[in-house]
Amino acid sequence: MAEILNASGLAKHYGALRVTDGLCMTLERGELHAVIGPNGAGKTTLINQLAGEIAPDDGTIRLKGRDITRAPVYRRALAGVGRSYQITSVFREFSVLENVMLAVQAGQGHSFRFWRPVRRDAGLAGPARSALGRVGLAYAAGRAAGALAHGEMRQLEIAMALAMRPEVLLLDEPMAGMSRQESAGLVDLLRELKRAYSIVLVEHDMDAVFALADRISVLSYGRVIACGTPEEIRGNDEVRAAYLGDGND
Ligand SMILES: Nc1ncnc2c1ncn2[C@@H]1O[C@H](COP(=O)(O)OP(=O)(O)OP(=O)(O)O)[C@@H](O)[C@H]1O
Repeated sequence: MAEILNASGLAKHYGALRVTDGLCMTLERGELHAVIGPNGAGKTTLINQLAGEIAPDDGTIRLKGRDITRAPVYRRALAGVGRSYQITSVFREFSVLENVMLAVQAGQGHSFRFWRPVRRDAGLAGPARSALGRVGLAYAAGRAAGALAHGEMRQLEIAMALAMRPEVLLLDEPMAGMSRQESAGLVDLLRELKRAYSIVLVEHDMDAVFALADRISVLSYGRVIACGTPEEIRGNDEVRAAYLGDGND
């Protein structure tokens, strides 16, 4: 598999706190690479740096070999880096379809702020319906986004990310707040999306992580302390110590 994304020597400090501390990771084309670690390890900060929302103090981020370290969010999105958010970015009073149409439009290089009336733009509806179909939400196209159940809202956010035609998908805790049944549905969806997209998944749901990941990186105090297959990570003593503190299982 060829490398699509590479972070090298990433550093981000807030005062004396080193949130990202010389972090290195790679994402291979078509893999699902999970990032796990205790609360405060720096996982969301890493995603924000990969997406371009936080500028690292040091280090380099490359997409398909091109240095994108200083590229703003919209330019990265157009270059193929998509993300779904932990905090919802959905217009609740708009229909599900209209939300995805806005994302299609943004993926064509138009800003959300200066959108033409999406309802009259037939060219947006086709790709939007196809993204909704991809995540299994076509049945809810006409519903107000605000009326969706929590799990469906997460599906919508992923549809919006897909509508921007990314190659790399950054997912920050997509299972947060989901019921067991909703999580199982999302695991099935991500299993389908993997390979077609290269995915970085930050997630606390270990059942989901171990079911889906090709590789897992474990973060502790802003550094990758271990990277390997799920089997390798499961048997790693340092990882157990980082999670459990005293090393007792
Ligand atoms: N803007 C900021 N200013 C100061 N400290 C920050 C800032 N953003 C994050 N931090 C701190 O950096 C550390 C890492 O935060 P981050 O959200 O990246 O961790 P995380 O691994 O995603 O945690 P969680 O699993 O709880 O979501 C935390 O201690 C957090 O309080």
